[in-house]
Amino acid sequence: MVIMLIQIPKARTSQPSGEIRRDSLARFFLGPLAGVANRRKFLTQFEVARGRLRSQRQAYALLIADVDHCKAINDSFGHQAGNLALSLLSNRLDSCVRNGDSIGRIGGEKFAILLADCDPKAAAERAESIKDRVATAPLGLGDLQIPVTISIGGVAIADPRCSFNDAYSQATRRLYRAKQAGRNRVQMEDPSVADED
Ligand SMILES: Nc1nc2c(ncn2[C@@H]2O[C@H](COP(=O)(O)OP(=O)(O)OP(=O)(O)O)[C@@H](O)[C@H]2O)c(=O)[nH]1
Repeated sequence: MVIMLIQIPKARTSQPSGEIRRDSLARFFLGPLAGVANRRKFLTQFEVARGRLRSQRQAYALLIADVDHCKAINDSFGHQAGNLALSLLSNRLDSCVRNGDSIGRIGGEKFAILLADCDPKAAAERAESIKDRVATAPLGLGDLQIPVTISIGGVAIADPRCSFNDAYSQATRRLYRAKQAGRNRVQMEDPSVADED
């Protein structure tokens, strides 16, 4: 993504100048996130991958990534800075995926990631790597450094009968287990019967 320099208006209130700068940047960034599909476009991309699985037997994976403690980020840095952090996070996610993969924003602080042409083992490794790369360094927002981690629930898809809704609900269930297990984690499987005892 190209970040353009923008003219920041002079302060007319007693608001600290750093805050004004962040507000202006937030207005600049708000709206759809660069390189990130909305829900409808992401669904279309999911159906394309599903078609490839049917015709070419290319397995793929759906990951649902959710920012950990997003409320605490907003509370500590302000909602506008939270918006900017989500923009920067989408850039970082974008840098973690390959050509042919897709990223969609499916909720305020929730992203869907489609890993194309990917078997279950590779999907789990790539999900771990995405989670680790997000946590590697804080997101830099001018003078602010915002540490962000994500939790991921994912499903490797090798059966074309698996619809988006099926995959989404399975991935979301796993996401909540990743949250319960402490966050900054990936969950790509359901617990075995033995684990539940
Ligand atoms: N700044 C900003 N915050 C958002 C946006 N969308 C959702 N949020 C915030 O994300 C938070 C989601 O809250 P919760 O679902 O309780 O979870 P959380 O604080 O992220 O904690 P977890 O349990 O780790 O998910 C709320 O405080 C929302 O205000 C957004 O577009 N911008």
